[in-house]
Amino acid sequence: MAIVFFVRSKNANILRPPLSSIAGSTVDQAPNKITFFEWLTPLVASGKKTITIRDESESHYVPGTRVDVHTLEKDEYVCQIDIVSVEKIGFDDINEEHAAQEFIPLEELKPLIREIYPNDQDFYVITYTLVA
Ligand SMILES: CC(=O)Nc1ccn([C@@H]2O[C@H](CO)[C@@H](O)[C@H]2O)c(=O)n1
Repeated sequence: MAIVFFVRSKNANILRPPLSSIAGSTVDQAPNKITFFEWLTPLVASGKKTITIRDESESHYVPGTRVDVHTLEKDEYVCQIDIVSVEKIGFDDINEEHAAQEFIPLEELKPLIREIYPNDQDFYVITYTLVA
């Protein structure tokens, strides 16, 4: 059995856990930043590209949350997006509809995803809307 106790401090803030761990909800822990390759960011900022397909490590975005878009290469701020949904998908199920939402031809999109993620089979379609 673990015995947990707090020592009184002159500065009570030192003992206070972060608000996120008090509330403990998914939204509190949601990532608030996403990076895109710089060459794709004009498509995101113009509202033409409305999904991105990522691996499990980048699947923890939460619908309803607002996220800052930065470039991967220079970490420059681009715009904000609101996360609409995060849906699991197999590589083989990526189709023309996804390509249209990516604003990238399917015959370019699938090799691009394979280049970024050489070995994955499971991916996540992150759908978002541009914040005006
Ligand atoms: C860490 C990081 O930034 N990674 C990625 C990963 C993917 N993508 C784009 O998402 C779509 C599906 O993969 C395609 O349009 C990709 O080019 C991206 O821009 N940046």
